[in-house]
Amino acid sequence: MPLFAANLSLMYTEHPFVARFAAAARDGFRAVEYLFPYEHEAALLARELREHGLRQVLFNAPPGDFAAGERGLACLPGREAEFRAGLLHQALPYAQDLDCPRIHVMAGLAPQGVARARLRETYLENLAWAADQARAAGRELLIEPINTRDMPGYFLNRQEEAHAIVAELKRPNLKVQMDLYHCQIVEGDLASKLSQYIPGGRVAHIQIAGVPERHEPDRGELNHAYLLALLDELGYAGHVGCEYRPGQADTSAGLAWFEPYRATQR
Ligand SMILES: O=C(O)[C@@H](O)C(=O)CO
Ligand SMILES: [Mg+2]
Repeated sequence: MPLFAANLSLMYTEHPFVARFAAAARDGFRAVEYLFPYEHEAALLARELREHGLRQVLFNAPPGDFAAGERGLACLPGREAEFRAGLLHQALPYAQDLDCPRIHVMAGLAPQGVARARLRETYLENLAWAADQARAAGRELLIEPINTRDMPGYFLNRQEEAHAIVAELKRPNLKVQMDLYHCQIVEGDLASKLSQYIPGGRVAHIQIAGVPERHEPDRGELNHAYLLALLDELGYAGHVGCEYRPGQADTSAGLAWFEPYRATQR
C-alpha cells in the first residue's frame, strides 16, 4: 500500500501552519511535506514532527522572492550565487535538522529574451553542483516538471526533459519528483508514464491531486485508486505527497479517499 505524506502548504490551511502537523497526525498520516520551512525555527518544526510521530519527507530549497512571483532560481543566469547560498546555508541545514531525506529544487521561470540553451546550461551547472553538495550531506535532490497553466513560463514541464537531465548529469542522488497532477495536464497517459518511469528508479517522490481543480484525488478526471494500485504493482517504495487544495473548508472531511490506506501508514 502506498505511503502518503500530507502536504501542509495546501492541506489543513484552516489551521495555523504549526498546528497542521497535529491535524495531519490525527487523521492518520505518518509523513508530511510542504513547500518551505524557512519562516519557522527548525527546532520548532522538528518538535512538531517528533511529538506527532511524523516524518518529514520533502521540502523545497529557497525559490528566490516567491511573494514577488519568482518560482526558483536554478535556471537563471546571474543568480547562481543566490541559488547556491540558499541550498548551502538554508536548505541543507534544515534538511539535517528535520531529518528530511530529499529537497526539491525549483527551476525558475524562463526570462524573456534569454535563449533556452543558456537557461538549460545554467540549470545543469547549478544542479550538478547542488547534487554534489546534497550527496555530501546525505540528501537527494529532486527536480519536478510543472504545468504552465498554473505556472506560466516555468522552465521544466515534461517528464522526458527531467529524466534526460538526470541521465545526463549522472548524479546518483539527483532524482525526479513526478507530480501526477502536472503530468496529467501537460502530457496525460499517466499509467503508461508510470510504467515507463518507475522501474528506472529515477523517480524518488510522487504527488497526487484531482484534475483539473487540484482538489482531493477522488474529485475530477483521474482514477486515483487505479493509479495508486499501479504504483504498488510497479514496486514504487517512496512516498506519495497529497498536494491538493481541499474542496471544502475542513480538510479531514474530504479524506474519504484515504480511508482504504489509513491503517497501513507507517
Ligand atoms: O507541484 C507543485 O506546485 C510543488 O510540488 C512545488 O514544489 C512547486 O510549487
Ligand atoms: Mg508538486
